[in-house]
Amino acid sequence: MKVNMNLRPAEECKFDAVSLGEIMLRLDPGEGRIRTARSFRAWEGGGEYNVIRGLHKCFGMNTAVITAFADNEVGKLMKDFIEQGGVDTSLINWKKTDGIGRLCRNGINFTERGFGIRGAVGCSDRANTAISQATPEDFDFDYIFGTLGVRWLHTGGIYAALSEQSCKTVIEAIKTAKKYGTIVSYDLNYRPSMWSAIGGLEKAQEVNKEIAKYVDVMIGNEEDFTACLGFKIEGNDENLKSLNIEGYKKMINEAAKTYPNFKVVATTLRTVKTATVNDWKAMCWADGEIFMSKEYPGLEIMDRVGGGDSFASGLVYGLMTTEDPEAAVNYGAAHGALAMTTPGDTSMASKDEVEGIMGGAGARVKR
Ligand SMILES: O=C(O)C(=O)C[C@H](O)[C@H](O)CO
Repeated sequence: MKVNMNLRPAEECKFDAVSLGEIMLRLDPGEGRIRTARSFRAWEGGGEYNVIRGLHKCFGMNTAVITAFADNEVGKLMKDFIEQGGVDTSLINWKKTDGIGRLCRNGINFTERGFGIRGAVGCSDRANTAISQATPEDFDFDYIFGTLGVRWLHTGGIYAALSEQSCKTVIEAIKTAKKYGTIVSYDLNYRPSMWSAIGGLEKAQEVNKEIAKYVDVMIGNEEDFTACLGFKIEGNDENLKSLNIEGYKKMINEAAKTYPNFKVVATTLRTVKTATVNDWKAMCWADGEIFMSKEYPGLEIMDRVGGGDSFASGLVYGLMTTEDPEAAVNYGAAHGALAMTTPGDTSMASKDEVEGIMGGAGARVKR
């Protein structure tokens, strides 16, 4: 089955895909704990950015990031990381700062991976960041989507939760993107701690319900559609130890009915047996039909952070290149699974590896 994505032709567009969102410096204590670490490994990560980094690094697409950084040494380090991933940095808005972060800062998160019975733990330090202060006027969206041309915009609920201004910026970016025929995907990515200071669950639903009206491809995880859009899922146990697939199918159909603008709706389905062993699969709705991905029961995980983003990345690649929702959900699930076998927020997988996993390749040594 094919879904007509109505993509702008590549020849008309400078970029295949751009993301809008915050990118933070991640400090990772490796196998240890944040609370006792003496050294950290540095990565860059951001729910929205991770998607387009994968689209370039793994899938070879031409991508750029829309974000803002405080113009200091940490901002320059972030730029260097992004460039190592091959993502274009020319659309970054550099904001003046005062040397101590009172005017604006770059976001940092300390995130440990968890192991077995010990879950992953994150502790972020991201108030007053340059991107949380950015307003729609800080970006020339008509230039980006009109003059330069972009085939796909990916943004999400982490960015929308940063501030009142970021909610407005998301809506402005999406509306302008749509004006020029850019396809918009949005990952709900609910983070309760981020909404708590700006109105909690109620505000999260108000903002996400407004944004949803403009989205073509809506993405979430087991909990996001309920938390962000208020859809109930029947038959799940309270701790999401087992997921009722029929309940998800019903919910996805209802979401598609409520928002007739959705071309595709996709959700990852993860049950956490331990921090290191998860059952992993995904589901995708298009044109009234539902497609389940291949299942990855008992998937062994090194670092779960960014698994959902790499799912989104594979899904977008599949939709852009095949317009086949079944292939797309399988690209997503395989890329997400592989991303969780390596440290850091973004994937280190190659397209051949993703396609190998989709086709059932095993993990025998290759040399
Ligand atoms: O936690 C966040 O807000 C981030 O954006 C950092 C990570 O890269 C993200 O959580 C992965 O989805």
